[in-house]
Amino acid sequence: MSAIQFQNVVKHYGDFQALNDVSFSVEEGDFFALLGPNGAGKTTLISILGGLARATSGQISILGRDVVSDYRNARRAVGIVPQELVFDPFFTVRETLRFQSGYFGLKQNDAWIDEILENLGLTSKANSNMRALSGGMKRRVMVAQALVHRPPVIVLDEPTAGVDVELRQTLWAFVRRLNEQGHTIVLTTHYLEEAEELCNRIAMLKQGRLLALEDKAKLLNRGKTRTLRVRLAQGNLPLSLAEQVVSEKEGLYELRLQDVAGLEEILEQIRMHGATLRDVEIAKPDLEDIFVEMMQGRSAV
Ligand SMILES: Nc1ncnc2c1ncn2[C@@H]1O[C@H](COP(=O)(O)OP(=O)(O)OP(=O)(O)O)[C@@H](O)[C@H]1O
Repeated sequence: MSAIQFQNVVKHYGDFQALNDVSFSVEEGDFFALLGPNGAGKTTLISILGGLARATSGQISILGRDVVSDYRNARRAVGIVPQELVFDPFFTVRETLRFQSGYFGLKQNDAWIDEILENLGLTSKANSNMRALSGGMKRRVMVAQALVHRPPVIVLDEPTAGVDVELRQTLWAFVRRLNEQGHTIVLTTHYLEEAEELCNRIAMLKQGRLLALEDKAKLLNRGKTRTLRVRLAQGNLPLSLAEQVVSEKEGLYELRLQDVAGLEEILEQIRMHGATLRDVEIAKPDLEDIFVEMMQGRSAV
């Protein structure tokens, strides 16, 4: 059984189609990245998953429980960390988490609440009012809130947008541990290096359509672009290569190649221009390069 199954999900807002026949599944134990530019439909998909919005058509199930017809059980199986900070300013952190536990019918949940607080670096703030917390601290509480009922599936919608390095590291260490313990993690982020480091599977959405769904390793191997780093022993690069140069720092040029086949031509142009090479390095694309390729429709994926 899949952790999450999206089947032919369509969402219209009036005349606007935010999701266009989206089908894919997230398997149990996955650390899954849902990527896409602003407006691609990621939050819409997560809202439907969490029961905050209704799909125009199609089905979504969480561990086999339909999010509409079996809403209560589906809701129990998932913890969603929303993009926005939603909280009652008059509750303390602990009260917020106890209240959320009550929502799931959990009365004696303090041991687990303490563990979550500890893992998110919130122990010293347990008795502070929500309104007295910094933005980053409030975000930690959003994460804690999503975890009170120990959901097997955890969805984080841009959890690290605008948070400092320390929280990022604390959060990822904790989420990684949860994943190792068997929790399925779905993450949306605009920090592609995070997705590249953490996730094993990646889906890319653009304008409501699924563009790619792939194991990370396979996706990284499919990208065609290459980065060429060149240091010259003498002379300089010909002007004809100016368009391909993405940066130059202390004599180290970085050139973007659409395809590895263009390499010989570039080296030939350098030679014809009378320059000689001191060093050359060619690097495979990272997730960000692949993302750009996909979004520009240049990839063969
Ligand atoms: N309630 C709504 N009414 C009308 N249009 C909406 C509504 N919610 C979202 N949209 C539109 O649907 C599209 C998808 O939005 P969504 O928030 O799902 O994108 P996203 O991929 O999460 O983007 P971001 O990376 O910016 O968070 C956007 O064009 C957005 O303007």
